[in-house]
Amino acid sequence: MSAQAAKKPQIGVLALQGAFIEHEKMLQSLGATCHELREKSDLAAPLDGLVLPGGESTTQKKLLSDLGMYEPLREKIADGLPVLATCAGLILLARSATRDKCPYPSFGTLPVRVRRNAYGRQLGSFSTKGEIKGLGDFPMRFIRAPFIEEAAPEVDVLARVDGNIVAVRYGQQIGLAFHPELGTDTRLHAAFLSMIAS
Ligand SMILES: NC(=O)CC[C@H](N)C(=O)O
Repeated sequence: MSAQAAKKPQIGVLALQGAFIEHEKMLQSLGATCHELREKSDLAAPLDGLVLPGGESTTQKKLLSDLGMYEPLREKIADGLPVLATCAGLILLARSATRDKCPYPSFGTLPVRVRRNAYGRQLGSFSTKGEIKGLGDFPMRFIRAPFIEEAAPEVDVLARVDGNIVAVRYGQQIGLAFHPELGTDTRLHAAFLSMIAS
């Protein structure tokens, strides 16, 4: 193996349900190696970062609990494993959520309160452009998305759309209400990889 290959960031992508392949393609195009996390034994791989994809948070939380992956993953995130979470993934990270009756636990490592299905269930999908702190204008695709109703003061708000918080960073955790992996703009994934490298 060349020295360059040895240095590739190793990213675990939660692959229980949802839009995980799109994240993998984008991260691979930026030079990362992706490991699909489908069962508890997959968590043994040494990881430099973690992606929590969009999809259906209730299903994802149930599967995480049923497969015994919830607690080991929560520990890794709490111990500082860098995370990029989109949409349902943001709901999984959030400390609390409104409009969410799911009985299974979230990781709760990101001190924000999200509102699930904040734009309505059926007509809540749209595309727009918003300004992301440090990156400028960015295309944003929302699919039955949450937004962040309230963030703790120590959370860095990276973007708002119509006054609502849609992107944050807290320590090594990046939470996005929209889906950069479904577009062609790779800057957020690149920023995630540079956060890991620094
Ligand atoms: N695109 C998405 O990830 C949608 C999230 C979904 N509405 C949920 O609550 O889990």
